[in-house]
Amino acid sequence: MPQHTDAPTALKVALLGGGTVGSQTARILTEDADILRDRVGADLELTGIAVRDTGATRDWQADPALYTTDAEALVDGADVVIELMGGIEPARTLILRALAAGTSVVTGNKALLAQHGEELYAAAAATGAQLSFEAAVAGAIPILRPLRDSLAGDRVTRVMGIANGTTNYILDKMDSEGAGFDEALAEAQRLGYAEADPTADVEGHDAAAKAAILATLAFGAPYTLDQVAVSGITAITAEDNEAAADAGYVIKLLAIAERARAADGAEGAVLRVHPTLLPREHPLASVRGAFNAVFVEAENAGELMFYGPGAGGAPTASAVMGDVVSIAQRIVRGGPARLRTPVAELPALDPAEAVTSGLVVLRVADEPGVLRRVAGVFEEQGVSIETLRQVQSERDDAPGASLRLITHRARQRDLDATVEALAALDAVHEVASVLRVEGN
Ligand SMILES: NC(=O)C1=CN([C@@H]2O[C@H](COP(=O)(O)OP(=O)(O)OC[C@H]3O[C@@H](n4cnc5c(N)ncnc54)[C@H](OP(=O)(O)O)[C@@H]3O)[C@@H](O)[C@H]2O)C=CC1
Ligand SMILES: N[C@@H](CC=O)C(=O)O
Ligand code: NA
Repeated sequence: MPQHTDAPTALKVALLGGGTVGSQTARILTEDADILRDRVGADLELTGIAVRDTGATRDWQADPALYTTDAEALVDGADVVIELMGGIEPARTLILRALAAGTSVVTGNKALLAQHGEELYAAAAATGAQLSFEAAVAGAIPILRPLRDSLAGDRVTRVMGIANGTTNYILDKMDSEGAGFDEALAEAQRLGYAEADPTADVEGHDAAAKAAILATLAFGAPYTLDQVAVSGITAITAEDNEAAADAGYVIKLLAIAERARAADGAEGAVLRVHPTLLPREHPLASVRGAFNAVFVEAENAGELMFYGPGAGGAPTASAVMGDVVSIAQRIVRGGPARLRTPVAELPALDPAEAVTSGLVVLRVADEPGVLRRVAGVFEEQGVSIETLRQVQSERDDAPGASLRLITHRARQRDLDATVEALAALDAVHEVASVLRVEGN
């Protein structure tokens, strides 16, 4: 490997965080030191691991002398910083401290990137330091690099993925084994898939952060978490699963970023995360457990799918180490940091401009004329019905019937208006669910 004349023979690597992913990253840096030296052309020397509790038991135990609570001192002495603490602070301040000193940073912190990405990218650009974050989206799956580099000569139109391992694990356990929600979540936590606060997973915020990051790479503008419409999986009921299965679908939590046109013709990007009905034969429908998959549509490439482990210590540490090696190689060989190539900015559109089919489950009075009145509301709002199924209630406390309607594609705001008008009908006791359908 060609190296510049004053190439370093060792690089100091500071690790911030020694939890699920940090422990596995420390393990790879230690156990695979020889392989890494060959690939980089210099030693990667782990100088310390910043944690809160230096005496805690860890998934993989490094040399006890490496654990410290002084993260700032670690950052200041480093050639490369790896941030795997999670959360906004102190992670943000520590990363900014490193970047300001020209030190490159690798992070898996999607929550931070989706809220403060612009500030961090600007700080990196100001000193020429690198900020890499392949681990932040879809764990081990190489997806950010392909979007940024391999597809740089194409025009991405849509990115749609199962981007949260915890929720896919929970939905899969519920669908295939009839497991309870709490039981499945506890198992996902035990296996190291969930965030420190798993609300971020089950309420869809983790997937939303990933949607913003995916869109930033795919469309070139710095999208943020607040531009993503989010709903999680906590409201999914057994009847939703039954209605979906009955119609040939499976429910998955999808993160979607797509080029779209608003009703007034304006072009932009719509970003959304929600439980979605997918036809059972759709490639994303067969993604099981904590696996993730990202489906990319580009004008010339057509349809691409990236699949692999989306969460967990070792898989995520693999993505972290890919970024570390790439940065270290650049330091050793010399050469400029990679600049972000600006592309034409695509503004975020109101997510109500999204055009999709929907499943609407209504509890209705079982009496003549109900179907006509329900269908009339759909007609008034310009939303057409593709299929309709009536199921008699077996509950004494909720007599009547359920109507399960799947619509043709319609604008989200028209579907919302339809649901509002349906809820106001006397014959409709309850709008039990409204779920989006993709891939049909
Ligand atoms: N787990 C996964 O599958 C994936 C995680 N990620 C991301 O990677 C990051 C790390 O996740 P994960 O390893 O699961 O998280 P953990 O909660 O397991 O680990 C966090 C680590 O950071 C340390 N830490 C937290 N706050 C501080 C602080 N204020 N000062 C010093 N140390 C601190 C903790 O110390 P201590 O151990 O002493 O408490 C712990 O070692 C997050 O940003 C997460 O979103 C990304 C992809 C997948
Ligand atoms: N909690 C996240 C971890 C990986 O990003 C998930 O479940 O996907
Ligand atoms: Na990844």
